[in-house]
Amino acid sequence: MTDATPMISVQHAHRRFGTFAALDDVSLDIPRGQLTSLLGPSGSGKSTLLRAVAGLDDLDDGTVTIAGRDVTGVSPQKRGIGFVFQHYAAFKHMTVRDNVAFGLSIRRRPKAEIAKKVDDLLEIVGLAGFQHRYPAQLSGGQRQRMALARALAVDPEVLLLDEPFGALDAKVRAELRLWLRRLHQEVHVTTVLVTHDQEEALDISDRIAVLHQGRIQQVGTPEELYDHPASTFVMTFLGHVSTIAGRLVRPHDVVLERLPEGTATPALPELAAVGTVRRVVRLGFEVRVELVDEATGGELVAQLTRGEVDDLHLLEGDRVVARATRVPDLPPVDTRTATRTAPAETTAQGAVADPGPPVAVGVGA
Ligand SMILES: Nc1ncnc2c1ncn2[C@@H]1O[C@H](COP(=O)(O)OP(=O)(O)OP(=O)(O)O)[C@@H](O)[C@H]1O
Repeated sequence: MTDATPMISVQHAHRRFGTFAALDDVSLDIPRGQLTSLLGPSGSGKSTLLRAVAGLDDLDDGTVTIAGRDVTGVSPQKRGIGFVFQHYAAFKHMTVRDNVAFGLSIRRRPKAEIAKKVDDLLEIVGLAGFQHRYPAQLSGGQRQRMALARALAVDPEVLLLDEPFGALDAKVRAELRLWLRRLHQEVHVTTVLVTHDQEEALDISDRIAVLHQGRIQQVGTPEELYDHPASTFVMTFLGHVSTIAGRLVRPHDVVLERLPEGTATPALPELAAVGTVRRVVRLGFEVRVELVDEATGGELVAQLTRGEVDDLHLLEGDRVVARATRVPDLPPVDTRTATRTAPAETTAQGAVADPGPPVAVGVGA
């Protein structure tokens, strides 16, 4: 196997539950040493795909290769993987130390080797002082870090994480996300993370595979997906979007210019609309300005800095010209209807993707 060989390769994976296709011809290569996220809405097939890689679930059709070895049909224990789920089932009667050592103990590794390895891992996951505690004496975040240490103990070639921080509150999630990124830089094990949280995926991943209705929609770096979404679905799933002059635009790619009171509607440049301020929401450094598009009655959102909003003296009821400074190259949106279904589009992988969900256009979402 060369360095260019993908660490994990899934080819033409199909998985049906009754007549429902949870995976519909999914092919995905995951490079060695990287952190790849499987991102998609609930029910899109992320966990089914991860479970197929882990060997916890069989495919109806297709193959899974890990480190150049076809492991389709091979048991999870023989795949060289470690995994962590949202609700980690720790051994309640064992200390943190014994939980982390478990995989090594059953492999009958020498005691000194186990002790050293566990010490190192507890240090890495920041639980060095907690080794004699029992799982019930840990916080949710600490328990998930213990789970990661336990999964890493046996030197897996691949680490599979299914919403590992899903049950934790937003602040702890954000901390653990940062921590996982740093851990990955240190340990460099090929990692696949299932998440439905676009912010988490954009923040933490080297690459993201976006899934929808059992199919891969696009695969790329966070920048590639954000700057060049392959479809309306990918663009809308990665963050809030509005429509200006029939084009989808992100809130921070909208600039506002105030129209003095009593001004007639001006001739508009390309990619611009006249809007009335409905609400100004201060979110710390950033300010979200919610507008109503005068022509369509639809909602338009601009994200500005506090300074920009103060300079504009924007108040509810003010009229502004909203101009898009940047629009991804997507098919134009039909503004004659309030909602539409995105047409079938070609994904980055060249396959024809299924239609996206109905996309709200010009309605207060
Ligand atoms: N054992 C099963 N029996 C029947 N249907 C299943 C089974 N497992 C999964 N499904 C269905 O397959 C689809 C994909 O499920 P999957 O768990 O992969 O989605 P997901 O993207 O991980 O969603 P979530 O983020 O909600 O966990 C869902 O519609 C789910 O209901």
